[in-house]
Amino acid sequence: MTGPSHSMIEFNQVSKKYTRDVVALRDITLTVNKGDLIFLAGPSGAGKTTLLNLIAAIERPSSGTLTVSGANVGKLKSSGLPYLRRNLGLILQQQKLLQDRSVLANVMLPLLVTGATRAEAEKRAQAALDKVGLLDKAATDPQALSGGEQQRVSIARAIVNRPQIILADEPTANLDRDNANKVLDALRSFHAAGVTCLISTHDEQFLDSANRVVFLDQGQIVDHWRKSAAGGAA
Ligand SMILES: Nc1ncnc2c1ncn2[C@@H]1O[C@H](COP(=O)(O)OP(=O)(O)OP(=O)(O)O)[C@@H](O)[C@H]1O
Repeated sequence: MTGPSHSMIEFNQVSKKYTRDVVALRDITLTVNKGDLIFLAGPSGAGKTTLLNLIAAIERPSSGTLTVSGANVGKLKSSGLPYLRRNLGLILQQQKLLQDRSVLANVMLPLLVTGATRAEAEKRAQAALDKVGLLDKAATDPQALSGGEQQRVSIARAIVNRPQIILADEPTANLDRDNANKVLDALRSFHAAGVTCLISTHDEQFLDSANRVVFLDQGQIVDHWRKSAAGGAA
């Protein structure tokens, strides 16, 4: 029912139609294993955001089966959503930072909503900010940070609950090369620590360093390659 135990995410002939005419994904079959670092590439409108939103159950499949950590996402009731999302670190376009709260408060939030004490949340949020190199900005308001720094705060917020899977949608969009590299380095360090990562990107430079790239076009997987680099999937 849940496939091999090392598979974290399984798409089996998944399609997503927004309307009769808009088919964002068509017959996607894809297995993501524990520890994979996958880049999703493809032109604008190819379906990258939709694919990530399906995994997070922000959108539901129109047909086919999608399982995430053993749960059938298409059949998940809303009461099952918090459990699914607890295992996911989301760096998605709709997850903006709250501008009226400090950087530290933004990163503490996922912990407070899952029942951590303030003291515990503060300690772990500080550790997460330290990992992305922004502990010195903890008391700052997000709007006083650069785009790259804000994106790294989003990463800290996404990983503070120690998720097994990180989903990042264009995390380096609108960043200069230097900031984009910092964001990618932060994501790679979580991958190195064993977290499964799916990252959508337009940035071809990052594809060179990926161990697995899935190319989407018009809602379909048109190419898929993996390198057998050290630590990479076979
Ligand atoms: N909520 C929605 N309602 C209707 N159509 C949508 C919706 N979201 C996306 N689409 C359509 O589905 C298709 C795939 O969009 P999606 O955002 O997944 O592509 P993408 O590869 O992420 O593109 P980009 O790189 O521009 O973000 C597009 O044709 C888009 O217009």
